[in-house]
Amino acid sequence: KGLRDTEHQRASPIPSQFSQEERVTMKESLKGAIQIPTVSFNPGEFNTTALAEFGEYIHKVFPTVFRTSFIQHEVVGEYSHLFTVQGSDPSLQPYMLLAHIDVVPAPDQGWEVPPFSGLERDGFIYGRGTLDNKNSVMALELLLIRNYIPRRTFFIALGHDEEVSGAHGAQKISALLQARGVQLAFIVDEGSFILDGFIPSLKTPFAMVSVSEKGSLDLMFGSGPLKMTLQQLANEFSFPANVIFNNLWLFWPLVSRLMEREDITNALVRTTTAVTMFKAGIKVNVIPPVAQATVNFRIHPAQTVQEVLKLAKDIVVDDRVQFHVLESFEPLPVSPFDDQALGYQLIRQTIQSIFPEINIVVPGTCIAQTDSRLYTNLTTGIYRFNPVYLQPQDFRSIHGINERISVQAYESQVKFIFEFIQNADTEQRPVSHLHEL
Ligand SMILES: CCCCCCCC/C=C\CCCCCCCC(=O)N[C@@H](CC(N)=O)C(=O)O
Ligand SMILES: [Zn+2]
Ligand SMILES: [Zn+2]
Repeated sequence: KGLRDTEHQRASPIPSQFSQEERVTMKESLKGAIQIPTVSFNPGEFNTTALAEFGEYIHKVFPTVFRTSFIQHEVVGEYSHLFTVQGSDPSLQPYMLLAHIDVVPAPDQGWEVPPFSGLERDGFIYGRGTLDNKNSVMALELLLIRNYIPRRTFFIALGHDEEVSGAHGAQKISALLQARGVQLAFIVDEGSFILDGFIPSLKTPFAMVSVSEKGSLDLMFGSGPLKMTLQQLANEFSFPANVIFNNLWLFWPLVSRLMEREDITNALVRTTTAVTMFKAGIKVNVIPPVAQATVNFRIHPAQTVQEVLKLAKDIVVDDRVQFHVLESFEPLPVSPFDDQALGYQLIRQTIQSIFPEINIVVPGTCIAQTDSRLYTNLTTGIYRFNPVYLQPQDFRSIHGINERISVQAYESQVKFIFEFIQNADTEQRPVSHLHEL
């Protein structure tokens, strides 16, 4: 499986090796980015001062990008950024790398170091955004310093309101590109990782590339992409789990029940319901005349927004309760992940090169929402993957406390993007199966 190298690639790959000075620069750039508190609070409510500062900051840390003639930079929706890196071969369909510059709020309580300090401790850079998602855009500058001219055009879109819907950033970028007639070969965004320790009986880390994403507005067993994930993992388990995962037609109810036991895997088998905000009462001795609860549902790919809404109403059955849908989004379609799927195969190929110890790459479902959902008008190939090892405790730090990334993981991520961009210069010629003539 994989992609065939082209002459171009074999002739001039730029090795993903960096000097000590470059490594320090990339590390300091991330720390600086963490120190700018680009917090999104609610849809339309952001720290605009910080977002503007971030716009200036990228000029400072990406000097080569901003003076390169074949790169166009545009500010979209006031604070989002779109880079167009013009390739030399117009016959190759462009692709897009996505990331976001905004972060969720981080009150100081519980943090070992202040969340916007970007402090380095014991080989880790701490701070809000170190995993979600300011860790994703250093490689381009380094490639350009080495005089790299890509063959395949690509876009880099940095949204400024991903954490609160993407309506002002990603959605506008998506509309702008559509108006320009752009169609993309694929998109790579955040949304999954190299997972280590998420399945108790599976000791080997594996890369999960999410090919779909849950909707938002929860319940029910269903199959959807999770079955493919487990089928592809089946032979990594020892007896009897391997037999169970190889025969999901029979053992699915059992597997579902087992997955329900952990909150993270539970999120994969059902629509989840979380009461995230509650407001009632004004004084201890006054009965509240009104109470308001905001419930965040994450919809399993086997359900729809309407089904979940009906279910919630059927459970409440109380005329005094009014329902207001603040925002809703259907689960995303499954992107192709076969041998012909360029984006998926490029991710596989680059994982094999940067993480040779990882032997398993499986398609999965993203349990969170990403900006990539706003780009279905431009491509059917949407892949969510951060080339970073993630353990359950790291998972809890995303939108939680003590979010951090090891310096080594960050360097590997930069290398991944550096190689990925070069690998993407291949033509779309997946290697044939051996049995094909
Ligand atoms: C059988 C395999 C077990 C796999 C376990 C799943 C482990 C999940 C791993 C990673 C998921 C982390 C996703 C991070 C992306 C974060 C994106 C985000 O913050 N989205 C926000 C945006 C928003 N406000 O809509 C969200 O709340 O979803
Ligand atoms: Zn994110
Ligand atoms: Zn987030």
